[in-house]
Amino acid sequence: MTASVPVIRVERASKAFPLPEGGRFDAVRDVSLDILPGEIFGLVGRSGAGKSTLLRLMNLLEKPDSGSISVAGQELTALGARELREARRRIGMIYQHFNLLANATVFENVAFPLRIHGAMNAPRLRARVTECLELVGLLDKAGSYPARLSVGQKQRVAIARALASYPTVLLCDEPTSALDPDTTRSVLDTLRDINARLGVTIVIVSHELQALGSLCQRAAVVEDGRIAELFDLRDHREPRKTSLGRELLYHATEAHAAEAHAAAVHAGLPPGELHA
Ligand SMILES: Nc1ncnc2c1ncn2[C@@H]1O[C@H](COP(=O)(O)OP(=O)(O)OP(=O)(O)O)[C@@H](O)[C@H]1O
Repeated sequence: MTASVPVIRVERASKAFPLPEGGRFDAVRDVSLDILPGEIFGLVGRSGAGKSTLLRLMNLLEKPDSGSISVAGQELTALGARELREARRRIGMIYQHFNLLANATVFENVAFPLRIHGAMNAPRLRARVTECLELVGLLDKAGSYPARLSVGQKQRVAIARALASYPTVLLCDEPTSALDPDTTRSVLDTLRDINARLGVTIVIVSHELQALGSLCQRAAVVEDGRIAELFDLRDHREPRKTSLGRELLYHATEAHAAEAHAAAVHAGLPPGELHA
């Protein structure tokens, strides 16, 4: 797949929910969006703007009322139930509250999606679970139960579980909202590391603009179910249209300056030299 072919394509997708008192609420309105292979893409917006619904359209956890969704060249909206189950194995997802099985060990939580699918024999399954736990730095916790883990460790188990089926794409719905700032940083470092090492495309919904500023290459601001603007976080020339866009750009600029400073220090150069 070349860099210009999107790994996720959302085309003119809309999603409305019925309101209890009658009528409907348009959560996503005629959105078209391309996510490129290997990128980390952020979705930001005020509460209720439609970010999570848009994210859940990408693996058809929410079915669009109109429009189409394609992932890795396969139009999910055209698939039957069995084909969709198969296609979803390539789309990992993590959530704010981890959704781990409380009565299963860390190893069994990560093994769970592989066992459901039943495509791996026992030695391969063991090797894959071990590999995923190593990736998130939790191999020593394989025999522990979730109740014994810190919240950051729980989210890393969820990441390992999402990676078990070799996904092309990882969808992250507010993955750090339940975490303190230090743990947030370490979970985001894990996501960054996975993206760099495995090339997994990441789409992340978050309210934490500072974290997204350093993590994402591109981001979209969602307002009233529409994309109000979409931009590259390294492009500082275009003025941003929305206040969230300006705030995100501010954090991205700060993060990039800090990265350049750290690189200069690491290289033994006077800070600023790398800007030249
Ligand atoms: N299953 C559902 N049934 C009815 N309404 C829903 C459902 N899911 C979402 N909504 C409504 O759709 C709107 C958009 O919700 P969504 O969760 O996508 O927003 P969000 O931008 O992710 O918000 P937040 O940041 O608060 O999570 C909200 O008004 C929400 O109440």
